[in-house]
Amino acid sequence: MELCIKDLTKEFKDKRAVDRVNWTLTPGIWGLLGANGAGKTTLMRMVAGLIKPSSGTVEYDNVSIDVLGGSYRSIFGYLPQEFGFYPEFHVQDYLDYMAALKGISRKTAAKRIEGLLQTFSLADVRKKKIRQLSGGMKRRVGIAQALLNDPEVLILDEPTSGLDPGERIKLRNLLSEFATDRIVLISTHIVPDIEYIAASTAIMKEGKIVAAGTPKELLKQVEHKVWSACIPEYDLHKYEKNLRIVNIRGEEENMVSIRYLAKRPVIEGTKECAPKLEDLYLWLFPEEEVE
Ligand SMILES: Nc1ncnc2c1ncn2[C@@H]1O[C@H](COP(=O)(O)OP(=O)(O)OP(=O)(O)O)[C@@H](O)[C@H]1O
Repeated sequence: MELCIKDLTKEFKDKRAVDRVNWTLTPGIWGLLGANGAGKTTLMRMVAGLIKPSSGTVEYDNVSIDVLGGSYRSIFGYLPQEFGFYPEFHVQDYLDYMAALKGISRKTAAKRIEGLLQTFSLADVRKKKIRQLSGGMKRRVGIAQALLNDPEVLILDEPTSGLDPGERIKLRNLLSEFATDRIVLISTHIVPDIEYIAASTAIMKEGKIVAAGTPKELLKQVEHKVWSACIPEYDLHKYEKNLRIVNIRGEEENMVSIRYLAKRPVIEGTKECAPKLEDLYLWLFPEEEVE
């Protein structure tokens, strides 16, 4: 089971949204991290076969997804970022309908839908109209529809947006279990969503994959660049102007402890910190707020 992205490029009129991306995915969870506009959705839509690349190919087990056509769609699950629901449908009717579109037999669909309603805590709202659901519930319905055909390849574009912290953790655990023998690709700009579950993560910037690897490999880039120091609160303003501060924590007696990124320590009494993925993210995207 191997999904191979080869030299994939997408050009819109005046914009190269994805720029010669090469990436090979095998069973497990893969993270795709990037700021808004980095090209994640465009890359995922090409991998899902929804838009044609300007050049390059996507191959599943050495066969182009264009050649695979319908048989690729039958082993594929996709949660788009902007999920177009049928707001007047009841949850269960919507899942029945999506199962029919995916060509799943009624008997298999009934069993799977029941399981998914339970897994995603949607059983109590099965008769509710989708428009009456909260954002988090809608997202869960979206994830459930992506799993209807028990896909070998699952692509989730920003799956946790709208989910509360409890739901995020539940989804993470579920995906970890699910991914043992399948390929799961998750795009997000929220680092903790993938930090602990993705075996490998690619970081995308301006259409290109600028870093990829296991968390350990990625973190090498910010080794000896993450520091913490305790400073008087009234100095914070001064440091905020010149330093990339990842985190600020109030301490006793008008002091604050800051975690900052720099090539070398610049504040007296600084201690070195073990880097985290969000440090790397801020290092690569200095203009981004870390959530
Ligand atoms: N259909 C389109 N026509 C023209 N430009 C587009 C189109 N789709 C995307 N783009 C541009 O391509 C770039 C990458 O967009 P994309 O949506 O893939 O980024 P992203 O990383 O998914 O960001 P976000 O998280 O904000 O969705 C952006 O500059 C975007 O404006």
